[in-house]
Amino acid sequence: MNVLEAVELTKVYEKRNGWNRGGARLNAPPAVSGLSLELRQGETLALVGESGCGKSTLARMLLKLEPPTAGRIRYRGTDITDWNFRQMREVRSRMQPVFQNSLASFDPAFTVEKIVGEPLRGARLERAAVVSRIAETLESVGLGSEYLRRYPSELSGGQQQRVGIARAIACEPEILVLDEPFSSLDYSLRKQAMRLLDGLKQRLGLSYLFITHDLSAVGTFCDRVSVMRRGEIVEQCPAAELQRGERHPYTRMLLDSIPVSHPALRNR
Ligand SMILES: Nc1ncnc2c1ncn2[C@@H]1O[C@H](COP(=O)(O)OP(=O)(O)OP(=O)(O)O)[C@@H](O)[C@H]1O
Repeated sequence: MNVLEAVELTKVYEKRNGWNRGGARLNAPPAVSGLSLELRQGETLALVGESGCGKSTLARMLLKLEPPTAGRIRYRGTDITDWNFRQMREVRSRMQPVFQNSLASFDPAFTVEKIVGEPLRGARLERAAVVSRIAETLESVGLGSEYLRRYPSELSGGQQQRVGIARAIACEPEILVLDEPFSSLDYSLRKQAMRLLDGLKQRLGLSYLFITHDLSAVGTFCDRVSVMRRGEIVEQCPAAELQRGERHPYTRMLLDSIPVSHPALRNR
């Protein structure tokens, strides 16, 4: 069962001040070009590719934060491409993003309690239910009640990422779009965060779209990999097979650029 689908999605950004001599609008090359992708129920799908290949643009379109130039988006088989804000209200709570730098997405004047409780504002829950949901959610990412009154600036980078994950799962979503969620974490915090997300996935039956340019994280954390280059998917394979067999030359180039000293490769 596909929970989320991109069907021939294209995004062309207009060039700023981009007019030719005849007065016609000039466009940049497509950031995403006729791309199709399926996220299956319960899987972690890695979307990998170099900086600028269009990964975040695709994620923003799937989350309906950015309109596509062409193509369709399907949620559980239903075409939501043209759904308006009101129609999207329910679906929005089912798909939550976790960004690479959670701190930048927090209001610095909000306590951890208010940040994690933000997505619950529209939910019809009693105040007491909201308070206990926030505490339980924080607990599930390994942060006790002593963090409720803290401000984001009073947390370490790893704790900020945990609060970002807690905020994303507070409204009990089905899909997390993880956009470089570990890039601000060192190797051991990264492993901890992966374990945490893996546990949440099993317990809550989540599906993850995991965006990264770091292939070293893919093997242990993901089920399938889609390799993206210049707005298109050039290869898809099971994550366990990524390091084996014939690969597309671009995938091979990405694999070869992982430093051999990387801890994930020490046992290769
Ligand atoms: N709002 C925007 N307006 C114009 N061009 C944009 C906009 N957002 C992204 N782009 C362009 O679209 C292309 C794809 O960018 P995108 O951020 O999706 O890539 P990415 O693969 O996520 O990169 P990174 O790994 O560095 O985050 C780039 O050429 C970028 O300059």
